[in-house]
Amino acid sequence: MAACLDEKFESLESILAEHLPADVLAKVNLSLRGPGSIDLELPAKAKETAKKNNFDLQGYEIKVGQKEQSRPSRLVRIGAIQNAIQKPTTASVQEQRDAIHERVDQMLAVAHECQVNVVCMQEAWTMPFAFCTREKYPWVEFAETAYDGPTTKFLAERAKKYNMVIVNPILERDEEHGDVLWNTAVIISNHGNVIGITRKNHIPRVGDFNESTYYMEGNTGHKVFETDFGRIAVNICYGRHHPQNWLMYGVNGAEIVFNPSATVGALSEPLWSIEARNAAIANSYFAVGINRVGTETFPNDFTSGDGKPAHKSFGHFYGSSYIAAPDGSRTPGLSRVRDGLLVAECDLNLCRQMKDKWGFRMTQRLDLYADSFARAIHPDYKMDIIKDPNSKQ
Ligand SMILES: NC(=O)NCCC(=O)O
Repeated sequence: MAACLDEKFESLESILAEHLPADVLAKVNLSLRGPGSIDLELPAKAKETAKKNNFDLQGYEIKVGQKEQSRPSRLVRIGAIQNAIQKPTTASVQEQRDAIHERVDQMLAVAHECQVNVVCMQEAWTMPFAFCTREKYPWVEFAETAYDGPTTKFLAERAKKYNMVIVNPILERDEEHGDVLWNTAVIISNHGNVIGITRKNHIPRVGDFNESTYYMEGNTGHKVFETDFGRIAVNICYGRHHPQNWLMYGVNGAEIVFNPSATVGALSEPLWSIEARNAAIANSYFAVGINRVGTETFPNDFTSGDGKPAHKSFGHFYGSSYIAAPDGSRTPGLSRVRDGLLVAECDLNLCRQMKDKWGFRMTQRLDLYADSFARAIHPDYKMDIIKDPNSKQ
């Protein structure tokens, strides 16, 4: 039988570790992870809690290339949390959200024990990814106001207590502007205040991702937030397929770009390990891909106009959250099937060092692209192709 990306194996890394002899595994890992990513010892208590509560906990250190004379290291521990829904999708909105809060609270406490400074959850982390169904109720009832909704309040308390910046990707209800819905990340500082919000720029129209039924393309541009632990930005899910979207966060000075996502194996798993990593390299920043995990089943059948029989589930959300560095190093991925917390200690000085080494920022031609884009958006734009006069095409 052909292999299927909906299969529920733990991870690529666990398959390699199980089947390769140690010396071969070391070579393969070096090649897969790059030279900069090494294991980080995490506190025993944190490991015990993760085991007891059955979530994956992994720690890495992304070594700085160079000690600098004029700048001290800027070590920051980045955290990524992936979670499955905790209750059936038929439970009440309140019950479902409370159960997810409780679960993620366990992982936030462990993140604190692991000295995480800045952490991000997956896209729309407080709810099932019901945007496949095209039904409005009860799913829109998961939407919350960005600045003072229950989830922001819940996280602001933890952010202050743990001295941790928390990125909170939710379905947002903008009550001040006509009750409009958005797919939004709320940036909560380690002092417990909301620094600002940033919204999803690219809304998918692929497979069962019927998100355009619920919200429009974001109107917040490519904001970067200056925090006590570096300059951060958020490129929500489908934006990771758009190199220009990644580019603009870099142009605005981001040092860490989170990519909270919700995507399924059959659709995107071959793309996953490439996109955030490539963005980190091309834009000289750290990129953090965070994907939902588990299989979610909805009460009613839905279709997506693709000739497939009506069904009740998206398929398997494959987790595999990872962190990539500007030198191309990356951590292994978290589990494909379990909740998890990934911790990586990174030196933000690596961003400038990679700009100095490769000169991607110096050599990029924003002037050329700006000119070409300005022409390409006109309805009468003609593609810039010169044909071979002798070609029979
Ligand atoms: N949530 C979301 O935008 N998913 C779209 C599918 C993908 O980008 O892989």
